[in-house]
Amino acid sequence: MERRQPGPDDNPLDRERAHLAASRAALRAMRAEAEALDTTDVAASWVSAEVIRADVERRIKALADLADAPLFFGRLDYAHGHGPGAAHPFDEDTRRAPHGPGDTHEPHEHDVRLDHRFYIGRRHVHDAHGDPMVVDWRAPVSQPFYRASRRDPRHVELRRRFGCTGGELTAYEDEHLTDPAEQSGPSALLQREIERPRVGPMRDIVATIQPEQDEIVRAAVDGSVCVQGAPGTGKTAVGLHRVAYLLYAHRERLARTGTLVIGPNDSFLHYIEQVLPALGELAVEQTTVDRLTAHVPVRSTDEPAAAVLKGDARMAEVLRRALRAQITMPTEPCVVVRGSRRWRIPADELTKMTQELIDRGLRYGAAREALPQRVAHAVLLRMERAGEAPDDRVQDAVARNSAVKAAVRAIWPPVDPAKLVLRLLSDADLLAEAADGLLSPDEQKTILWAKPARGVKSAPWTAADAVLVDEARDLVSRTRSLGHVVLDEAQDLSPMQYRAVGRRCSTGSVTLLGDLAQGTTPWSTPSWAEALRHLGKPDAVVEELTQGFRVPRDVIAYASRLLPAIAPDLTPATSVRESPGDFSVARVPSDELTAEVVRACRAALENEGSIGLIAADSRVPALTEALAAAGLPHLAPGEETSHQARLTLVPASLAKGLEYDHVVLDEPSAVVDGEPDDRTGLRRLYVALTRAVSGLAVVHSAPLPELLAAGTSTVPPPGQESARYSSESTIR
Ligand SMILES: Nc1ncnc2c1ncn2[C@@H]1O[C@H](COP(=O)(O)OP(=O)(O)OP(=O)(O)O)[C@@H](O)[C@H]1O
Repeated sequence: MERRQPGPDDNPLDRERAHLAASRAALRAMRAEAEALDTTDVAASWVSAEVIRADVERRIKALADLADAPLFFGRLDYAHGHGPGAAHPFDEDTRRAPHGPGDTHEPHEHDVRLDHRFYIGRRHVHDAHGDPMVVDWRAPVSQPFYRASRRDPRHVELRRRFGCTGGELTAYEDEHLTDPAEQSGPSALLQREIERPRVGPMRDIVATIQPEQDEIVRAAVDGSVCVQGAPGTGKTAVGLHRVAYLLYAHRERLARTGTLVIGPNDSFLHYIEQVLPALGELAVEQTTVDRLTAHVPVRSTDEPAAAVLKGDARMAEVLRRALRAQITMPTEPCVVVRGSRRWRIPADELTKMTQELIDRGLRYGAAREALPQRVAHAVLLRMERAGEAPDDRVQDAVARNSAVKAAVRAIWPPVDPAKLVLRLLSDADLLAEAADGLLSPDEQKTILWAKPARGVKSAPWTAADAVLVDEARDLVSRTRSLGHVVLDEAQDLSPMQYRAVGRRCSTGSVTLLGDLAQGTTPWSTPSWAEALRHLGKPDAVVEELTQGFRVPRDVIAYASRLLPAIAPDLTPATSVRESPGDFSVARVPSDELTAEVVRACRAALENEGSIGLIAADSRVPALTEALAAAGLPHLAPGEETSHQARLTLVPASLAKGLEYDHVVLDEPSAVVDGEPDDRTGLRRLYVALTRAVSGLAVVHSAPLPELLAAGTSTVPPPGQESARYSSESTIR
């Protein structure tokens, strides 16, 4: 690989800068053109004018130049005669639409050209003639930028990666993929990107997506994918880039059906929220499972045993039976009076109709709507037999007749899903009937509320109850399915939560991202096969990512010591980072713990980048006070770090998915003890240990968990007194 830094005579870089300047001018022109569009006369109605206007506004926003990133980050030169459009072994898609996907109307898909050089960037830019200056990274023609290799060059002669500072090009790196004389080696630009000190929200990785990540990003829209990956292997990044890719490749379809990103909590969503807009995708909804199922006011929490049971898939059947129990087979006939005539439908005929609807397995609400029409049809048949000639309008009128309505109400009463769940959790007899043979009497007792609730507004709803209400709602009327759902930190969901997500992509597809070793809920999934079954996607492909981009080598090796206890079947992550990272473990007397932690934070602040002080939730108040007393202002997780405010105090329960340049970890044993059992505690600790990008300082007074303490050395860190450290500390 040839590496170049800019020099005074660096003509190639100057030429690239000139192309960048020309591309910027072209982008400005595209934006000006969009801004000048007069939409007043093009739409037939006021509503469609609004839609077009909103579309144009979105386009104008998406065409904004990013101040801190150049318009392109790579270049591909194809061998002569092998540009897209030439007859050569590109895949079908590439030949059809070299710059764009099949079903978008972006301006970049129109022409099949024999170009040999493509600049790859975050968005498409074309000149005044419509010729591409920069090709979108998601276009088929860009794919070899991520996938071509010496073994499979895909007709790429030259792959050039650009380094930048702010929005300017400052370096480039060339790979002549077909030159046997050239040595291949790791990319310095990739290393620089990975090792860059972190501050602020999560950034996109579009310039450095790795081949195994790209395969997931560009997997077909119809297939569901599940990604198991150790901490920092890029699962979140891959999931977000996959949404951006799918929106590009199937824009019309997904605009109609919708996409959704689901994360574990608001701090996490806040951390990732700018990635998709930076990729030009401004309209993707991001939410949590709790918000998705917030049909009742959640004001209480379950004991773990109750939450596990309420999240168990058996509850779906309990609910189905409880709902089914609302249907009462008729004992009375239905008599419809029209004019001077009376039409009588006997009870056994009504029973047959009801049974037929039950057997068809329709949603409760849909069947309830169908029943009046069935009754009306039976009345119509009788009218015809009596010589009348009723039409559809008569059938509709009969269906609305008060006697029919009353019969339907008695047989198939309307059901409020929240009230149904409320009754189930309040009424031991109702629950016993619905749970017979499914939940043991003890299990039933565990989930029943201590006191029957009086109303939906005042009931002591928990998050798990809200998921039951969501299931009940779906039994009554089908939940709308989206085109694609990305579910991050998926290991933490209960079977009932998987079902809630699954029904939101029942006719679409899902990307499931997670790490079994980071499962910290009492109901976290034991296997992806099981999770996928509950989601309704048993055939999804399970991929594994093992290359770690976040955690330094020594830190991930230290954290991986916990794997035998928390997920023995998983492969430890490797670290692709060259720097081993700063890593220290220090034991201090218990009365000095808090002061030492504050000191470690102050020391960490000497470095560039964000600092995360991670501590057991129970330690947060004491640390808040200590930081304030020490004059160290700090943020809460989810608040954006900046060069001015870099220290965040993170309760261990909220650390998942986040990362900080330097992490100070307070008292690991308190993190473990904060959880109901040891395995969950060690998993929580594993999450906390794997948040660091450049350095981790563990400060403890209580003994470390055995697996961490084993095989440690006694060397103190530079500048520290060895007397402070016990023989079980590991210090580098
Ligand atoms: N190909 C890549 N190039 C550069 N940086 C990358 C790449 N892949 C991932 N990263 C970076 O590595 C870090 C970890 O990525 P990410 O948060 O997506 O990992 P994760 O697998 O979701 O981790 P966790 O399991 O801890 O939530 C992020 O800073 C991300 O930007």
